Amino acid sequence: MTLLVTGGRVLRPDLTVERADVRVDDDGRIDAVGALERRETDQTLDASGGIVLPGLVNAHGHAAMTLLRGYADDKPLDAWLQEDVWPIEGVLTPEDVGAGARLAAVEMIRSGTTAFADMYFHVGTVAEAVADAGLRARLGHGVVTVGKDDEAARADFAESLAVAEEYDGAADGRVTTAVMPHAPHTVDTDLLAEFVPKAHEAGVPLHFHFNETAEYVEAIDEEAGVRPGAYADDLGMLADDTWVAHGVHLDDAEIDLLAERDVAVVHCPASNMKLASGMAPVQRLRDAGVTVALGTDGAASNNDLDLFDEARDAAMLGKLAVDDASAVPAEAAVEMATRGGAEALGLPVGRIEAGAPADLAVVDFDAPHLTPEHDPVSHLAYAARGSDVRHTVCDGRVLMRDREVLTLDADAVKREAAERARDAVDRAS
Ligand SMILES: N[C@@H](CCSC[C@H]1O[C@@H](n2cnc3c(=O)[nH]cnc32)[C@H](O)[C@@H]1O)C(=O)O
Ligand SMILES: [Zn+2]
Repeated sequence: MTLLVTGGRVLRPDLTVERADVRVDDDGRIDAVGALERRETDQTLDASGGIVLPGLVNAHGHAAMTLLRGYADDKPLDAWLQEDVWPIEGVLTPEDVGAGARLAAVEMIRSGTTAFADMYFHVGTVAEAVADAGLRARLGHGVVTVGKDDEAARADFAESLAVAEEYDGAADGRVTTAVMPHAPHTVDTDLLAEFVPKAHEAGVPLHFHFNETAEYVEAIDEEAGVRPGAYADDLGMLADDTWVAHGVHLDDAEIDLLAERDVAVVHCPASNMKLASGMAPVQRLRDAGVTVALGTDGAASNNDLDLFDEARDAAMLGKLAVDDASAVPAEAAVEMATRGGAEALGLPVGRIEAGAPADLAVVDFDAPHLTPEHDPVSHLAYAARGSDVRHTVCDGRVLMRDREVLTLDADAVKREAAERARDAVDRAS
């Protein structure tokens, strides 16, 4: 179906904003941007009073953790995972994970996110949710081998590779995959040595939590006597299609290494603040030439999936981290939420230009908190909210029109997720 997004202003790849229409071809790609002659299209979206952005990219998360939103707060990462999260995750069924992922999809569509990365389990039901929602995603099965016997550990890693091969190209190509060892220290070294080359052979990227807390760094120091950067590099984990989450506790050599290996870092400021993990060196990473993307992480450590929040948090925390108000300016935050995420995930999105897939969010600027408008990019980084998104388009298909999600029944999705979450809590206790 052809589509015309008309009457709005468009955020161009150079982050200027200009009055323009966006025409989308039958194949879901942007066909023209500018002052377009009227030509019949199957559908139109009214963007007047709004700004058309590339759909936002949530480059690290655990979608089904929407079920655990508010379940356990105010704890540091290790205690939170071991005492609360992992026990209840142990009782989640594929249907629970699917319901949580659909809730995440509704939340993301409503706040202008069109692509996301997901590390979880029962990935088949996550892929189904992505297919139904009309979103784009890079999915993977998270591998944790600590506390498992050899056979179970190996089976978990083998599953990650099998899942990556099985679902790559699902949802008409909108689903791509990755092999996702949870973190360098939660996966056995021998298994990393065995499976990382297999992932490379299969052409599947790697994604993992990296230097999220000081404890994560210490764990590798104790185990191997080196920094996690050197450890991961030795195992071949820092390939140019690898993207890592967090990168909070990085030394200079690790920052240089990430730049040299062309490994992207997903900054998750809300999760890092909530779990008191630390402040990532975002400005230094960007100065070193590292691609930085944004992620919400799971809804249980955020507690929402609104990337506008994340962009604002990234700009704010980036300044506080280096005691410099000019660090991580508005443009950087907007770029990380769009192009940075697309580059991290290796997706051909993140910019509005002819030939690119039509993944778009139309933000309504007619709101008191967006008035007056001195600088639209400032508003996008600092003042806009997910709820200002009026229309969302992915791969040329309208997923939300005038704040109504079209691909999923939002009320039914909420109801099912709430019921399943309550049930899971009962089973876990
Ligand atoms: N197959 C594994 C599951 C790994 S999925 C990825 C895991 O990352 C967990 N997780 C969520 N947020 C974070 C974080 O910030 N740091 C580390 N792990 C997290 C999440 O709860 C989930 O258990 C198993 O059998 O346990
Ligand atoms: Zn995470």
